Amino acid sequence: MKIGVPKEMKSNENRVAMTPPAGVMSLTQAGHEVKIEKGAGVESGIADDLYVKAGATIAEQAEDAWAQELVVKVKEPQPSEFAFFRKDLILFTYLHLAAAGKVADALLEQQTTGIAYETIQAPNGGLPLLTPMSEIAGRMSVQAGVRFLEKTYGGKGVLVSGVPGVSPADVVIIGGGIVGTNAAKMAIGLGANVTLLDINIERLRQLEDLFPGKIRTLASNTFNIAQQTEKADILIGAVLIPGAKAPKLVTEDMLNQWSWICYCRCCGRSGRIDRNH
Ligand SMILES: NC(=O)C1=CN([C@@H]2O[C@H](COP(=O)(O)OP(=O)(O)OC[C@H]3O[C@@H](n4cnc5c(N)ncnc54)[C@H](O)[C@@H]3O)[C@@H](O)[C@H]2O)C=CC1
Ligand SMILES: CC(=O)C(=O)O
Repeated sequence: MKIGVPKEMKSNENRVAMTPPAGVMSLTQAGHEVKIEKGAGVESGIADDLYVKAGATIAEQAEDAWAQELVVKVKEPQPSEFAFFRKDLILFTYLHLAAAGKVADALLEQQTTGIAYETIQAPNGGLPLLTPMSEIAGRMSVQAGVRFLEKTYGGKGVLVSGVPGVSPADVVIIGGGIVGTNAAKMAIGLGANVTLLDINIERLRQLEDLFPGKIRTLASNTFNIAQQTEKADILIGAVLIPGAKAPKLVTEDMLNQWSWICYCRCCGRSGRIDRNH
């Protein structure tokens, strides 16, 4: 098969869809041809010559990468890329179509086959291509929140762990799946007061067993969300409703003026919050 990897066009997207050893080498050894757009890996620290050594050829223009039978990307195509859609193209990437209606319309119009990473299901119902990114997003959300609580970054100057005689920060997580669990792991490790809300009571039971005595769990409903967001220093939205847009759970008037909020801007699906920070 002829496989193309274009450079990502979405703002602040520094990833590339394929690495030289794990991607290009395995595919070329299996008889496929891989064409990488010039400079596609640079923001991830991968120079073109590493791709060439692994067996890829370099496409000078985006259109050469897009002209292949299968195009492998990271994020959903941007409007400037819709012109590359065509009937005999297979596009494999995160699509998040529930939050990206224009992409869905453009794919339908050109009858392009789109396979969304986030919808691929393992026999046990898991989402193997979303899980690693959820692990990263959950862990990074706390790291970013901690940074933005510092005065230098406009925060109120809270040390997340507290010190003897001073309380730790309150970290509130809405959604206890992969993102929420990884955020909880980080926040607990830093010594924060962690509260996690989910609509799935069985999941809350599992989390209490996983982090005994280190986490408070609450049923996710408007009352509890309002009460917890009001006191949160860091608020993390980590909700997923498979195949649908996440519901808007936190409204502007629920927030205190100092909360640092982690909201998934790339796909807009982490349990929507009125304000983006
Ligand atoms: N920014 C990024 O790069 C990434 C963002 N995400 C986003 O993060 C979100 C969470 O992803 P995962 O943890 O992998 O999903 P998951 O399916 O593992 O967990 C979602 C959790 O949300 C819970 N939930 C559903 N409705 C709820 C409600 N009303 N209140 C509280 N909890 C509710 C579910 O019971 C489930 O436990 C998704 O929206 C996903 O698209 C995921 C990966 C990377
Ligand atoms: C999951 C996703 O959309 C991302 O990693 O960007």
